[in-house]
Amino acid sequence: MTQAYVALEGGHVIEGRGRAPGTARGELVFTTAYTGYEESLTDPSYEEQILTFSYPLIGNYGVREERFEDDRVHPRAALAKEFTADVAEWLESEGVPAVDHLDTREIVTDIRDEGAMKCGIAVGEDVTEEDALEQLEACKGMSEHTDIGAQVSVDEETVYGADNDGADVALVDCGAKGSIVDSLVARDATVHVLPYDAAADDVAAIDPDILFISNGPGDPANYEQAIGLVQEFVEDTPVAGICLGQQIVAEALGGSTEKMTFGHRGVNQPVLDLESGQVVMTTQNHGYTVAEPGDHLEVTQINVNDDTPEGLDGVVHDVITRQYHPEANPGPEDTLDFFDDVLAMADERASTAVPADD
Ligand SMILES: NC(=O)CC[C@H](N)C(=O)O
Repeated sequence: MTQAYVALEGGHVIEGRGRAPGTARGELVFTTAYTGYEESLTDPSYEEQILTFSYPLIGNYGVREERFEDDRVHPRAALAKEFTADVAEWLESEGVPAVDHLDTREIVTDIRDEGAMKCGIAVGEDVTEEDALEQLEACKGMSEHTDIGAQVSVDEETVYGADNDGADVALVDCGAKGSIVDSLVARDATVHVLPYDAAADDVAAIDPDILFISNGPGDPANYEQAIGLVQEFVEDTPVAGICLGQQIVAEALGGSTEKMTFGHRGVNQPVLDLESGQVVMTTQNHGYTVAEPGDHLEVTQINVNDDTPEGLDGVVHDVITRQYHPEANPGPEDTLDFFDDVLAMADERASTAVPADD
């Protein structure tokens, strides 16, 4: 019989039903999304985390590759009240342990009370509680994964939309979701996807209209190269960022970031635009937040639940960022116009550029 143990920080071990074998460790987080398990399980921002679905039945509309955000599953393990056979088989084929028949309400309550916590998992014919506790013992905190970008980024520049006539975007890939590239290409941009540790010369060689910092896993303070790129290019090149990208831009321009207790993960996080007074529903997946924007950025949008910054604008420079995921996938598409606003920065710059003397 397949045993399945989930060891929580502090040493409490929960037993469940094994759906995909293996051992794993990672930071235990939860998403409240009721759809979008294909997108969430392939979102690189979940690297080194164990994802608990609070929605009770995961898999009831199958598993379709066209919904994937990347070419592999990123959470180290997945937990649910019930996984369908489709999802269990997919996770097994990816070597990602899965456990269900868990009281996920209790797990979510624990995470809300104690904060995102370390976790060890053991699933298999002969595994014991000790195996899960051993994984827990070896588990690192998210900030201790100091080179996590290397696990999720491209190895070399990759170009999408090469035949497009619009803006040239240098997208620094700290674990970019495919939908970010798709949203830009659909708006006629040529997207140059660069490694997370790209050098200033690599960006300069593209002479981009926009420097765009992607989403990605872990602590923004660990992305020193991307922070340096923003500092180097912001004077002359408009800068945009999504999620980790917002945090990196804040770190670069004199602001600060901090770890949240349990973060925001779901598809119905309410965000207030401070200028228009409008509230939109957004998709989110983050455990860190901007603490102080600093003097070069102003907060334009906030989370209605806890007032954390959801949108930043440059005070002097052309900068716009979002903490949530305007590209949706999963979740509501109400904020896709962020990509129009980003590309408008490139148009504006082109129209105000001083023509070179012939
Ligand atoms: N989706 C993301 O980009 C996540 C950002 C960052 N790793 C966090 O957890 O806050």
